[in-house]
Amino acid sequence: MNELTDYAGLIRGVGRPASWRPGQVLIREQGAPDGVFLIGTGLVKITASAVNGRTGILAWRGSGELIGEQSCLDGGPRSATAVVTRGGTGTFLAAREFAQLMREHPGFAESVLRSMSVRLREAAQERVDLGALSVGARIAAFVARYVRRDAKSGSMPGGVVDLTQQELAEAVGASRESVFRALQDFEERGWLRRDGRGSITALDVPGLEARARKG
Ligand SMILES: Nc1ncnc2c1ncn2[C@@H]1O[C@@H]2COP(=O)(O)O[C@H]2[C@H]1O
Repeated sequence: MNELTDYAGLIRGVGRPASWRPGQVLIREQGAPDGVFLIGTGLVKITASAVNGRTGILAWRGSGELIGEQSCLDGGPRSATAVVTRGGTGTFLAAREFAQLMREHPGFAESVLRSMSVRLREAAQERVDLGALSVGARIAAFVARYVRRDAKSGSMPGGVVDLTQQELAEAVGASRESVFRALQDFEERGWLRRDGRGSITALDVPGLEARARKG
């Protein structure tokens, strides 16, 4: 559930049904803005290149979220790459159709703006966290946020974070080794469980949040 939920039917009525499989690139950084995707099910990783060519993870977007709206709104090149990490289905809306929906339905335009504002707020918080928090606190904050967001969208119940340690490391700007150590520590404290390659189950989100607040 999010700001756009009320408009999913409208988007589906105008756009084309689409499905995606893991590894599929939906949007390529610097590409031309041909349209937006409304994610029905599945999970998409958003990455962007640093000036030295290294790739960083910006976010994961899931059920009920729109991707590709930024360049469709400002007419610039794609700001990031969007690659499917969990397959699913959704709707593709051509840029022209997206613009028309925005013009004809002010409520839809407002909800697009609101979701972008929420994202801007989160990005600002993450930027401050990156400079102010220890690696352990950043990982705790990230895992707690990820689980709370999934619980809200209903896309991944049960506190599961299905990311590899490498992905976690890229998301919080830390080395894989420090992520490994922090997860081991958090597991000993009973805040989460490591389920094997690429999956964590958060057992105590308030505990992780308290760890994050310690800095
Ligand atoms: N920081 C971010 N957090 C979440 N999504 C993003 C972020 N940056 C870019 N995106 C999404 O990735 C898309 C890449 O193509 P666009 O620039 O058209 O639109 C972008 C947004 O939908």
